[in-house]
Amino acid sequence: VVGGSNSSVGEWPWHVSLHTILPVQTHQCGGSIISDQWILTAAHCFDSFPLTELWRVYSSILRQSEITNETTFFKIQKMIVHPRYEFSESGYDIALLKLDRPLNFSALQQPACLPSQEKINTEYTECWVTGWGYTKERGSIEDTLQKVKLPMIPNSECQSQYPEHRIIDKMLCAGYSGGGKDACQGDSGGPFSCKFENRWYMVGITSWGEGCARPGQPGVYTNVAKFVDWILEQTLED
Ligand SMILES: COC(=O)Nc1ccc(-c2nc(CNC(=O)CCc3cc(Cl)ccc3N3C=NNN3)[nH]c2Cl)cc1
Repeated sequence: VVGGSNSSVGEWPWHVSLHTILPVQTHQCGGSIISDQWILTAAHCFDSFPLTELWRVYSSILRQSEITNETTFFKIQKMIVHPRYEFSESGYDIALLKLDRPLNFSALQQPACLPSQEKINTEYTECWVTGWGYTKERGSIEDTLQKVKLPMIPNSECQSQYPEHRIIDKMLCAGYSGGGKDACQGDSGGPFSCKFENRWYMVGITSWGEGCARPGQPGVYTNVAKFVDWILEQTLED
């Protein structure tokens, strides 16, 4: 996250850190708790690491330095990548991870609300992107979870800023026209969370952008409201 600040303990209890263990263990992507056994993240996280055995899910973490060989983690029992995903910039950058066992909700790990289809995104006025990603384009993974507040941008304006892309309605954009605040490498898969009537909603999934925090190059997020039906179909065991 560029232009942000340190989060505090329990501020984003749905935000998890997804690690790969080969060639060395590293934070790879963010994710969000949406139920006691399901994590929502970005499909592109699995482009290079499609095997579930390569991943570890860490919840209730504020600092990456809290993670040691003794830290408990969840394994992935099932990985569901959206069938229409090809690459981030073409959309459908969304995936579901079923944990090997249910997690117990607490102040430090609990779900955010899924948005309703009806609510159009312009009603959200308090939205934040969070993550352990770089704080500048040529940066490194941060120890403390970062947060930055960002305004949403109408898709029409976002489309004009990305003339070589197709900004579809299943994407949403956020950022300042002057740049300076944005997600960055290592933040993808994490939540773009919006507070509405005293509840936090998982409105976006950090997906792509041209560089980090560049003027006129906003961040592009998966528009979660457009996938709620798909999420429910995949996660409600019949
Ligand atoms: C020691 O461990 C490590 O070093 N781990 C580690 C793990 C992962 C990565 C990594 N992850 C990605 C996937 N993309 C993103 O995370 C954000 C994309 C994005 C989204 C928005 Cl909304 C806005 C801008 C950008 N944007 C564009 N350019 N840069 N960012 N790329 C790379 Cl590289 C790098 C290092």
